[in-house]
Amino acid sequence: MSAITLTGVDLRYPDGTAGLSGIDLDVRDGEFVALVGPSGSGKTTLLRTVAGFLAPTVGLVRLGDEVVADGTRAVPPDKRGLGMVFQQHAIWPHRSVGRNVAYPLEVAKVPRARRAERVADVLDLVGLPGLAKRDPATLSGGQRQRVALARALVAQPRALLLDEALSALDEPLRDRLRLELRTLTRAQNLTVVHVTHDRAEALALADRVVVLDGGRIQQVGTPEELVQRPRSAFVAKFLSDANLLPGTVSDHGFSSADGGVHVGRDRLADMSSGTGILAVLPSDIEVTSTDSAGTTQGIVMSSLFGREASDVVVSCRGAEFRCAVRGTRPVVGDRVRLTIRRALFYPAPTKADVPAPSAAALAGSRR
Ligand SMILES: Nc1ncnc2c1ncn2[C@@H]1O[C@H](COP(=O)(O)OP(=O)(O)OP(=O)(O)O)[C@@H](O)[C@H]1O
Repeated sequence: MSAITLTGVDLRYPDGTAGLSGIDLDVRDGEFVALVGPSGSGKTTLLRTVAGFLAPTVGLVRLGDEVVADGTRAVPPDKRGLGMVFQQHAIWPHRSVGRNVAYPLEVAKVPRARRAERVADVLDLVGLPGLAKRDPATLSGGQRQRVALARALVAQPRALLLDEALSALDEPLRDRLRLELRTLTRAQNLTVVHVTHDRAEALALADRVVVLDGGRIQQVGTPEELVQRPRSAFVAKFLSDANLLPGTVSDHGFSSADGGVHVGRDRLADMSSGTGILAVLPSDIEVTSTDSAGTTQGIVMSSLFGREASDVVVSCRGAEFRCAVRGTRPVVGDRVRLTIRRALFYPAPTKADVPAPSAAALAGSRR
């Protein structure tokens, strides 16, 4: 049985804004699921609907086999048995670390001795052993976030909900906490729903990633599936910075709408044809130098160093291509040749297709 199930969930805010539309999602027991999407796509709304701070207008929310919201009634957040951690660690300054962490157990009327034992255990778990008596004001930001995590875990929640829980931390602390969080949740077999702006973080941590746009799920899949087989041009752009070109695929291959770019049929990942959008991942473009002015195909407009690959933008036949270049990094102004090794083609949606993502999201999701 799934730990968290949303079935046909719509949520409309009182002012009429559609927060969520047609959400169907199963989060399996022990699974780590990340929610990503552009600003305003519904990530927080979805998390708060699971938590119980928001109630769906229509649809069902289940935790295990218990229906906690059905469009007419909703179980309040404190009766759902969930742990939550937010970006801004809500640690009470007048309580010691131990009493902060113990709060959910006090509410549940757990006897004092058992509380102390459990608090000590969970502080160990989050890497703060022996700090129960400390004043939270004497802790670093990372330590305070660990306290928030300890408080979320202390009552052995049936799932952990994280809302940008690591986003306020600086690197490299965030990196370390990210790793520890994954190790800890795996060891405890915890079910986790994690909202993040950070695509790399979502892909690195999650068993499955949910991509949202306009309050709708655009794709759910493992990181590998989403990167290698994005279901739409929007997902390819949002997760992998794909270059998008409108155009047509015929027996000869793809031709861009302005006629400037042609990609042979053998380079297209599937056999769809017609008009639509070509998506080319930066890692699927080969950039080679050319010294003869006559053979120049593009000019390097920007070139940023990257650990794995440099992030290079090339202006070519009226379009700009973002390319991931391994090896020698070209410099701005270099003349280069581009070779598209592989591209994905998405035929234009017909009326029968699911609603397409907003044009604004398609244009503006690069970050
Ligand atoms: N209280 C509210 N009243 C009306 N509309 C709201 C309210 N809260 C959020 N919305 C709207 O609901 C939609 C989804 O918002 P939500 O905060 O869930 O997005 P998000 O993906 O978490 O965004 P961000 O990444 O910016 O935090 C947006 O259109 C937003 O403007």
